[in-house]
Amino acid sequence: MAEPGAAASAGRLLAMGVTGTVLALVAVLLLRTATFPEPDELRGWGRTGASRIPAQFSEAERTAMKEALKEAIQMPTVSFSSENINTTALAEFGEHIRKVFPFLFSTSFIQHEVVEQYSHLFTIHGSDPKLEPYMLLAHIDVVPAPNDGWEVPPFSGLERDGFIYGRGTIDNKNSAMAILQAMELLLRRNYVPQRSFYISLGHDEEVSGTYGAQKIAALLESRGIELSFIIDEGGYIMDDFIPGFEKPFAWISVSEKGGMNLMLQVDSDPGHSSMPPKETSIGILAAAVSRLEKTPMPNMFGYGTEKSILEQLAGQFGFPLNIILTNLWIFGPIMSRILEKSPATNAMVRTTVALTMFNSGIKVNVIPPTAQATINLRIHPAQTVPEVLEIVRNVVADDRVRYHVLNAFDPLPLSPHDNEAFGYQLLKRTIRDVFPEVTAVVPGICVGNTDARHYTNISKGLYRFNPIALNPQSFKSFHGLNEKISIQAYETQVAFLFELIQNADTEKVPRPHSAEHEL
Ligand SMILES: CCCCCCCC/C=C\CCCCCCCC(=O)N[C@@H](CCCCN)C(=O)O
Ligand SMILES: [Zn+2]
Ligand SMILES: [Zn+2]
Repeated sequence: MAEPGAAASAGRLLAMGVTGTVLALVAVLLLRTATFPEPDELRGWGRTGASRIPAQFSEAERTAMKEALKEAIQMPTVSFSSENINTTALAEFGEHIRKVFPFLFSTSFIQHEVVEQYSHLFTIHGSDPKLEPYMLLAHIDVVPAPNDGWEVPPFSGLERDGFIYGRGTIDNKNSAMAILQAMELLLRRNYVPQRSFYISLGHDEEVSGTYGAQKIAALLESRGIELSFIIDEGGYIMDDFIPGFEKPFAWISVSEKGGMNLMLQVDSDPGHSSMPPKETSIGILAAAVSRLEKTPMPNMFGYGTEKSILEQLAGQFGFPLNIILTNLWIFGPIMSRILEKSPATNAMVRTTVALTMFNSGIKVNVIPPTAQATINLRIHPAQTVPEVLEIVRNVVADDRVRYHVLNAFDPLPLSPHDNEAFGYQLLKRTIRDVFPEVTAVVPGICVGNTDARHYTNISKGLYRFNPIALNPQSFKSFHGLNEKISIQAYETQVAFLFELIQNADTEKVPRPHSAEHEL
């Protein structure tokens, strides 16, 4: 994952670096500065009036939801590799959800299926068959977490200072449990949805989702199911990311980068180290990967959603940044250079190349016969696998290097995020209801990969948004140390889903009623 702390330095650069260049142009530009009010098109959504169930939970319910999450965290559902997953813990998780969500498992209009032994698919049949169904998606497996460096054991689910600690608290058992929890609470209040939906919980997302999400998607496709939209992890409420930008903003990822694992190999004659040749396989390969590291892929600013993100954040900044960001037609080139200064924002504007493995050598006094390096590329939405491979070959420019594509896939298409895009507008509306402090909602790109990518055959509206606020520090705990969620944030996540499910009970995206609630 990109280093989000570095986004802060990009923000500082943003704040300081371009001011001088800009001042001369400001007077002219003031005349044509656009404003970017966020229109509120969504009034009147979902259930209203008497049928609306308020997201208010009793003390006993709040305690139960917290304890249910803690227990889920205590199950080490670790995916080490596709061949090595903790099946005991995954089975235990299945038992756990049956125990804590009894309504979900005993309601006549809900069907539960176990897929490939450990993934779960719930079909919630709505009362109105005219409404196209949607899906809430999460995964129940986690990456490994050795005890070293953790303040509390990673699978303890310990509560401390208002936080629940443990692997999976933000990636992604929080979502799996919150989705089920919200539905359980709605059922306890006699809720019957109008729009059908699916809840899909994959058990191997951290190792590609081959047996979880991929199998579930194939199953639904074989049944002829098409989905209006899908909501997965991979976007967040971004808090404290940009200096000068005081309020949190919501980042809904409408695409995710493609990927390629590429192995480079150089073979050479082995021999005695006392009579070395001028170049060895190690030296040739090291030079090749060094060239790759020193030659960034082209900056694609303006060809993804980067421009639109900045334009939508523009109104939140003071002078002169608001002027710069609303006039990217002229400041675009400067902005694109600024964005590439930090790892997080650099990952937004280009295909990234990470050298992740290097293997060679068999003995200290043997010239090695072969050297191998594996590079992990994350492909910008405006590029493709063959284009990127071609660039790699041209940069390496050495016929002695051979290439093995271990696996590769193109970036995901941009999901619709205009005023007519039901899923996007549903998220936007619910964000405004539940997070009134959020001042802007932007269509971002997920720099990592999610299970959502396996569902392209059954939906065009893939959105990645997890309704929790993350700051640069908490971003570091993804796959890292001391992953935790505040109890308040988890309750808010449940409330968000409780609202979103009800908000989805409407036929179409309503047109604006008024300018009320403009941000
Ligand atoms: C101006 C602010 C800039 C902030 C930029 C932050 C960008 C945030 C975008 C997305 C967050 C990414 C985190 C989401 C989930 C990543 C999930 C993940 O780790 N997936 C793995 C899948 C591995 C599958 C096996 N090959 C991965 O991508 O490696
Ligand atoms: Zn995840
Ligand atoms: Zn993860």
